[in-house]
Amino acid sequence: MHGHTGEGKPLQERSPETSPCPDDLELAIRHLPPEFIARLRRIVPGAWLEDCLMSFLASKCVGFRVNTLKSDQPTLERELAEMAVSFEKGEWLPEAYLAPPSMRDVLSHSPAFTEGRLYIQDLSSMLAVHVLDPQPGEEILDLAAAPGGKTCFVAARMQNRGRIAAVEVIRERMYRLMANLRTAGAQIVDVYLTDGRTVGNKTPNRFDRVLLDAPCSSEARIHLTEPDSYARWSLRKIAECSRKQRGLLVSAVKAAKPGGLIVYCTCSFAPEENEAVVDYALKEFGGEVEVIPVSIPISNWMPGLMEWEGQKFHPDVTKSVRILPTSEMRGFFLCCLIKRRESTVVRNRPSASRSGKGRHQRHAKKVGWDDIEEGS
Ligand SMILES: C[S@@+](CC[C@H](N)C(=O)[O-])C[C@H]1O[C@@H](n2cnc3c(N)ncnc32)[C@H](O)[C@@H]1O
Repeated sequence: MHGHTGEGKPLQERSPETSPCPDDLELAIRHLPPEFIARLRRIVPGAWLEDCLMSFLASKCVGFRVNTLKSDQPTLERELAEMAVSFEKGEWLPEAYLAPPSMRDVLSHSPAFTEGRLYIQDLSSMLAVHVLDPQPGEEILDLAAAPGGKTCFVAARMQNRGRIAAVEVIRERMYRLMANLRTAGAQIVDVYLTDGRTVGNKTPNRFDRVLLDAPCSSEARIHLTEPDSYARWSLRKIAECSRKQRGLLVSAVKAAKPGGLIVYCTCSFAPEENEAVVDYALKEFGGEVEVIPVSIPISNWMPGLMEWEGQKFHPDVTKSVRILPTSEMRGFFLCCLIKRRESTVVRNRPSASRSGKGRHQRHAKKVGWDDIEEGS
């Protein structure tokens, strides 16, 4: 894949097998917003900085997983062999595979992909569901769901037993989510077109687990061959995302039942979107919610930051995990919280017309949040 820099210079992707050379790093540094680079130098430990900068230039391996609702490992592996796809099995996740970057097109045009037996997904995203650890029979809330990669994985881990409420605020993205759920054979998902920030008050203390894969500035998706991925980067955008993420995390905590888990994650490096959001929730809810340590079966991670720009975070925030980007995984932030007590929620039920009450779809069965509150 080739792209162009702002200076009209063609950029060449580096293969992940090639170690970074000073010119590559210089290129990344020169073309990305200086403030972004300066912040990264303060966030990412020195030993990882080169790998991190290279991740903006190198072509990534293709992460994918077998969809166990439609296939199994031996069957998919036979299919891959027939397509002459070279791959490695994920060491720590039974469903996961990695293929060289050159296999991306073959995989994304394969019948295994279009028919839903194989889902292309970054290993970091799979890790979020692995940490959520959904169980068959449970009730799970996915508060920012489209296009549904994680929802589909959650349904597969639940063996299509139980229920998932998947929330998305943008209509077009909701349609994409629904199409992906159909292709994946995920049959236990109710889809809601609504603002996730309203869900906690509508269905408090209800869900066994809540996944909040928050909308973010997507810094870890920045790539020099795709100038659009960084053209709109700004501190203002980060601040906007942070505000929205706080509202969503408060809603997620309210919606979890006592003893329930909440996984908060983003693909941003910005502390304002990560540690500061978790810190806000911990302070907002007092002892009602705690961060629990997660065991991460990889070596490319560091604990959450203790402070940022003079703001000291709640000590629990360091139990969060920052996944550092490699040629195999995208950078990611993950935090697992447990809710200790019921949330006391002041219920104000705005009228349907004002609240933009969630549209809901599942096999044409119409159910609203009110029905859910009554336990349908
Ligand atoms: C990071 S993406 C989620 C990716 C998804 N979890 C997956 O694995 O495929 C965040 C999603 O949240 C949606 N979103 C943004 N604001 C929202 C809100 N207030 N309530 C619910 N969803 C929202 C975005 O439209 C976007 O689809």
